[in-house]
Amino acid sequence: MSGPLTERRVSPTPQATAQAAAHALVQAAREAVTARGAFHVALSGGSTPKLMYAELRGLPGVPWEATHVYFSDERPVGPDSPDSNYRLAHEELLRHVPVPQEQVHRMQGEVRPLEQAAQAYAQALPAQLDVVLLGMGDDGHTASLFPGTDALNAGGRVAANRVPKLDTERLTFTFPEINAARQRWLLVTGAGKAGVLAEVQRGEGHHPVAGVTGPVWFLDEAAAAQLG
Ligand SMILES: O=C(O)[C@H](O)[C@@H](O)[C@H](O)[C@H](O)COP(=O)(O)O
Repeated sequence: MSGPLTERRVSPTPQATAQAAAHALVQAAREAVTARGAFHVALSGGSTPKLMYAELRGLPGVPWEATHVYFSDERPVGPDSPDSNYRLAHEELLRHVPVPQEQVHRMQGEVRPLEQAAQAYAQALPAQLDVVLLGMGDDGHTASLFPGTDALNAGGRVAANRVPKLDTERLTFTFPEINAARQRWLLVTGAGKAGVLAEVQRGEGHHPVAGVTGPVWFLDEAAAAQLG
């Protein structure tokens, strides 16, 4: 059977969800390096990935020297800001593991206009990413593709996206970029996300996350509670 949320791995707790995703990432990295000599992964921000980064840094067997790290979205700030997705990944994961610094590609959220950073980042991306890690907000956004925003329809690989309800601008992968990756993984936990997930499964609403094609969903039981 195919359709929304068919490929899902449900774990009892957010911690167990993070562990499941971290173990899957080790396997995906090893497979990519065996097949193609390198692993290209895009990280994201949010609380769910944060738990996963803490798991991943303790796992053996990751081919870090052949791993290239990118980001699926970024806030309009520099790398030292507490709001920076790069900073989160650096603090929780990257500074603890032997990934060569020149293989870590952050989005330059401090550049103005932000469109310039989007264009520069598009140039830095590899031909194809192996895995794009994503979260989902309780409004159904993913990466920084928020409901009703222009970037939902953007072509190209990376967009600067005005988000009126947050009165801010974000850098984000476009749907064409997300959907061109070999795999898309959505990490979603907590009861607060259960209603939106059930709507996505039923094809209801206009949730941006529904634009991600063929994702693997890593869920906890609370988030999966209303799924059929
Ligand atoms: O920069 C960001 O905020 C993220 O990339 C964003 O898309 C996030 O993944 C979701 O908002 C879910 O976040 P939580 O996991 O914290 O709920």
